[in-house]
Amino acid sequence: MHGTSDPTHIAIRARNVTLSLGSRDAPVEILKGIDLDIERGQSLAILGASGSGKSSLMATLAGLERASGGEIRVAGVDHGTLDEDALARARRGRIGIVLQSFHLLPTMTALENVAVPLELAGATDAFARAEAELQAVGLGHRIDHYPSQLSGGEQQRVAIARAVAPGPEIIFADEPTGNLDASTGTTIIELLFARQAARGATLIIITHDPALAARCDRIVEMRDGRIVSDRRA
Ligand SMILES: Nc1ncnc2c1ncn2[C@@H]1O[C@H](COP(=O)(O)OP(=O)(O)OP(=O)(O)O)[C@@H](O)[C@H]1O
Repeated sequence: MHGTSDPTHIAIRARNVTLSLGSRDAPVEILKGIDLDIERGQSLAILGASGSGKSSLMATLAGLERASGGEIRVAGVDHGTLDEDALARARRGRIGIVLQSFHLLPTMTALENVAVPLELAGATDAFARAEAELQAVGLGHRIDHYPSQLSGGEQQRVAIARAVAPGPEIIFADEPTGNLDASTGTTIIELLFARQAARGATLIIITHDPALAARCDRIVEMRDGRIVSDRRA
């Protein structure tokens, strides 16, 4: 086992991270000093009431939103020192994101939805890798279907394949089962954990579901922009 004090085994380190949004005249303080170390390979659930700041924390840790204060290091790289292009490059291929409403491109087939981002990231074997990834999520027989021809659960499988295909070190999932019925949701969660394990990735899941949180190694609870509890599941 590696101690949490060894920085090479920390996927994400946040120190006193704050986030203010809104206008300059009327700023809204959304994150109010977040300290968090997430170990590589760990699965972490973020729980909390609506509006507590879960999605904002995810966006900030993922580098989609820039922190207003404090420090975020992802795999040892200080996000604060990167300009927008460097931040986008740091994200690409290293961070995979799965969202509640899938966000697939409607004019592309399942295969293209997974392959095109790989191609843009410079992969020469994008379509072969995308097909293998779709097979791994049980969609080998649906690769030429468009999102509108797929069920919600199938669309989320495509979204997982897309997030995992580049081999990211960190996978974020924001309410990945929020738009699915309970039994489809359970299948999707098992799939997400299986793909995480196959990749050895760190997995951070935002959820309202205590049963899903209990599947994770660790549960962090947010209230009003702060972490109010942090425990092993
Ligand atoms: N661009 C913005 N400008 C001002 N306030 C914002 C902005 N984006 C989010 N907020 C506010 O920040 C707070 C936290 O929002 P966030 O979406 O992070 O919460 P959440 O815990 O993910 O909620 P939910 O579970 O409903 O998705 C909310 O009060 C929200 O209204």
